[in-house]
Amino acid sequence: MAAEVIYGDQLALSLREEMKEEVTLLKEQGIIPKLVVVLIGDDPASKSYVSGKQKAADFIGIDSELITLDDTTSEQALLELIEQLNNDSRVNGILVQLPLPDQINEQAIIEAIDPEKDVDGFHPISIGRMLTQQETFLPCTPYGILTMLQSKNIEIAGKHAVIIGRSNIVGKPVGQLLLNEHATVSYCHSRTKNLKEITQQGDILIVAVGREEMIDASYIKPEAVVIDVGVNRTKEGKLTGDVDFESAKTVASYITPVPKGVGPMTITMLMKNTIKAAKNHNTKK
Ligand SMILES: Nc1nc2c(c(=O)[nH]1)N[C@@H](CN(C=O)c1ccc(C(=O)N[C@@H](CCC(=O)O)C(=O)O)cc1)CN2
Repeated sequence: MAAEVIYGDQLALSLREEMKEEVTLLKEQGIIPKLVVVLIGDDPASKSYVSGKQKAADFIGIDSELITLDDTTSEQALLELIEQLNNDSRVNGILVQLPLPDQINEQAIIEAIDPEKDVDGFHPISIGRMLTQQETFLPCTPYGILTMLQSKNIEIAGKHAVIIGRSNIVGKPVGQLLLNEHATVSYCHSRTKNLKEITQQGDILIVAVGREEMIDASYIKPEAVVIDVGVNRTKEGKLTGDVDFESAKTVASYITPVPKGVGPMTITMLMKNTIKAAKNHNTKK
């Protein structure tokens, strides 16, 4: 039987509708969540993601501001801007769109953001809190994946989750989140030997490598849940994931598509984190 498709865009819409109602109530109490997005340079993909974030914020009623800087911006100038946003009590969430130009050290920027405003969940304090299972901002893509699995009541405890990819923003944290849910986790990457042997053992297979349709049915355990985090543009301009969807869906039990899979959930969880930051700020006042 063909896999059931988990449509992230549909789940994202229903969560955004719930958040819209929540924000209406917060506004009645004088709480107006505000997100500032900083975009450096004019990379078309980053521009499109940032515009998606703004549209989602508008829909929910979150106040959002976009600050665009040119791609010659120095690290010092960006650090000064972050300092200013950290000190602005009207700003609840700060997001610097990645990747950054070469002259800027990404980690230095992430660490400069006030952890209370770290709605991306990338700050070492947020990561450490996630690791030790304390209340924190979860990184948006892993948080979105977890929410998608939970939306279908997919069992995680005791399952073998295989992650292909070890980036700081997806691979590593999604494995940690699944470990927190009592999965047994294996990480695979470019130096992994016998990749197929390992992926074929995954009850949950998460693919975040950035290689067009690299994973077909032969890598997948029958009835596995397959989550595709890749967003690749083919030479013909078509958007594809890291998974060969048509092949994989013949063996998987559940599968996410690209587009309309994990991507819209990344943006939705950012909105959730921004609302949480606003609520935290107002309870601490
Ligand atoms: N500061 C951050 N930078 C980046 C993050 C992040 O979480 N924080 N993640 C990615 C990009 N990203 C969000 O910023 C993102 C990627 C993809 C999508 C998405 O909706 N994809 C659509 C297809 C979009 C298209 O047409 O190109 C889909 O899959 O349906 C949203 C957000 C790197 N940078």
